[in-house]
Amino acid sequence: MRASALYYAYGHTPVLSGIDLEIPPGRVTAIAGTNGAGKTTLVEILAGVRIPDSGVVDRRATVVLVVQRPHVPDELPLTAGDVVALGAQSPAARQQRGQGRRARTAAVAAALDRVGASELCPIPFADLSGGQRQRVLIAQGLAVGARILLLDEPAAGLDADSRARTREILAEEARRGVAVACVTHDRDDLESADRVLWIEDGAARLGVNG
Ligand SMILES: Nc1ncnc2c1ncn2[C@@H]1O[C@H](COP(=O)(O)OP(=O)(O)OP(=O)(O)O)[C@@H](O)[C@H]1O
Repeated sequence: MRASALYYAYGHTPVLSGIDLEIPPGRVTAIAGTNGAGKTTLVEILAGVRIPDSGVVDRRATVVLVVQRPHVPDELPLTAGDVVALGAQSPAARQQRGQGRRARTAAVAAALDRVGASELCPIPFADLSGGQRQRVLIAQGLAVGARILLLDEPAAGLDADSRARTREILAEEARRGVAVACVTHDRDDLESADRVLWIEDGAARLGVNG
């Protein structure tokens, strides 16, 4: 995916001031920068859930954005498995795997297994810890099977083993040809990424390993 000349302001406060970037397939791109630099705003624009003031995003493929663990009302009766099934029911997933219930159930089980969360499947999402929710949301993103996978600090709140597993999963996705971009502050994530895109003063520049 490519984006060019992206501008975005909250009210009169500019956040992105002419961003040009590429998120290439087959690579893990880490998106880094100080707190408030505009990383979340940028990935929301790349995913199409926020509209830039000006500029162009060229996606040409299905996109999924894994957000940071959302609050789910306790009265919403969704299990972890249901949350992942929302990803497995997306049009992109159905196109790849067919419409059948069996294929969907298998996709949910496989995605939960990849993040080491199979045992969480029947548990209400609202009852999960922050880190458990985050793993389920990563599984939901994987179940979509999108060709562009964007993640906003997926490792926030995860223990060391889960962070390492998340890094492995992103590398696996890139090896399958997926374009992966991951907002992160984690030093190990930055070192293991194929490329690092630094967001600073409203602009993006490639880091040394990119
Ligand atoms: N809804 C909003 N209304 C007004 N200002 C906002 C809003 N969301 C974000 N901002 C401001 O825009 C700037 C960029 O925010 P953003 O969340 O994109 O940064 P970030 O790089 O993801 O930060 P962090 O590393 O802390 O998550 C910040 O100065 C923030 O205060």
